[in-house]
Amino acid sequence: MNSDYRDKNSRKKQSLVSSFYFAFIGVITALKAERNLKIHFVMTVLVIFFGIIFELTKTEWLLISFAIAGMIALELMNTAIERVVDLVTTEQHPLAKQAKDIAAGAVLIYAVLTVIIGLSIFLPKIL
Ligand SMILES: Nc1ncnc2c1ncn2[C@@H]1O[C@H](COP(=O)(O)OP(=O)(O)OP(=O)(O)O)[C@@H](O)[C@H]1O
Repeated sequence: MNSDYRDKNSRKKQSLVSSFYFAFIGVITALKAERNLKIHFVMTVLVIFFGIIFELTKTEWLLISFAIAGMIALELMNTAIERVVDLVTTEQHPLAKQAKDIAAGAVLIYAVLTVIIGLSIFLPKIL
């Protein structure tokens, strides 16, 4: 009974480690394949660099973190949706188009927010 519990517990721990590993592999896979994600990562490095130069406050760093992490996470979800759609059909289908366009729309909306956040933080400091 006790060893059953230990086995189950160690399997759970192992699967938690595997989950993190597979999630990390997912990020790397998408990064290699998706040009947009590469752009986001380059932008992230630039924003962090200028954030250090302009000595952002804690609140500004938090806002920037939300913008960056949200953008990358959403782009990853968009990529996942594109993959699933392509897996379901390679034929042209109106629902496939809708799924891809709606997912891209979600990215677009968040991108507008990140531009607003970026401008409202950096513009006053540049000017
Ligand atoms: N199976 C399909 N049926 C109908 N329309 C599709 C299908 N696949 C893609 N499309 C349309 O073609 C456009 C381009 O599709 P694609 O798979 O190249 O994705 P994308 O939007 O260019 O994404 P990314 O540039 O991030 O890879 C989509 O936005 C969608 O409108």
